[in-house]
Amino acid sequence: MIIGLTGSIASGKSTVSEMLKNSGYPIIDADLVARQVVEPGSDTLEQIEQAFGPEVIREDGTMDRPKVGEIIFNDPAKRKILNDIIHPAIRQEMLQQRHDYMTEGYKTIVMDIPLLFESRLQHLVDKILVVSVTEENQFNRLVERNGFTEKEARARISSQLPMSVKEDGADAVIYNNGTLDETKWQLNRILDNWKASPEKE
Ligand SMILES: CC(C)(COP(=O)(O)OP(=O)(O)OC[C@H]1O[C@@H](n2cnc3c(N)ncnc32)[C@H](O)[C@@H]1O)[C@@H](O)C(=O)NCCC(=O)NCCS
Ligand SMILES: Nc1ncnc2c1ncn2[C@@H]1O[C@H](COP(=O)(O)OP(=O)(O)OP(=O)(O)O)[C@@H](O)[C@H]1O
Repeated sequence: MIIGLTGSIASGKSTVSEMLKNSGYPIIDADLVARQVVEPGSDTLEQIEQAFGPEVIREDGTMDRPKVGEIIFNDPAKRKILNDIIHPAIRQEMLQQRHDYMTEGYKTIVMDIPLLFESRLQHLVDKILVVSVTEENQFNRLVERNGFTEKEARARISSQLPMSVKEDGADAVIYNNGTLDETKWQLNRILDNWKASPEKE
């Protein structure tokens, strides 16, 4: 079974993904893959430099992530340009990892994909698990974790589909507003319902 783990920015996907990893599930992390495909010297980074200019590349050849974030979270047209360059590379690498884990015989594989709904990737997974939070918790946790201003946080939140749309498209929802123990309890109940197991065939 392929579980698609998603939610909105700062809703707690990485927190839940860490719990799944600690239980032994193999995790494919789209945010991590997004970093790998823009390594210095990659075709993808070259295309990003051509589209956004040399100012988005640091002296050491890496992508200036805060600068790219500043550009794309404040301009939907620029965001689309970046997405059109980077998403095919992310998707290809995620599919490769999924294939490798399946070949290794894992019964359940978790794909942590923040933009599962926005990028219409529902078909890649068998079950969709959405990590949800209230707008207030989401905003406060995002500001606290990243040190963003209110404007920076709002720009990122409004770059994604509303939480309610994701909940509507979910097979199960974790409400991550309480303690981590409460979140873990909800997760385990859902995994039991789905008869998911981290074991190999
Ligand atoms: C814009 C970038 C450089 C900002 O980097 P930064 O280190 O500040 O953030 P990070 O990569 O950790 O992303 C944090 C969160 O932002 C949200 N986010 C990232 N990219 C996007 C996007 N294109 N549209 C909407 N939300 C996004 C996701 O919820 C993600 O979990 C980076 O997010 C990026 O390369 N984005 C494009 C790739 C992408 O779409 N990644 C999302 C997973 S497929
Ligand atoms: N139940 C909780 N109680 C308090 N803080 C929490 C809880 N769950 C997560 N957090 C904190 O909220 C922040 C966001 O969580 P996390 O990084 O897991 O979100 P995310 O959905 O992976 O975010 P992103 O989309 O940006 O990658 C983190 O600083 C995390 O430690």
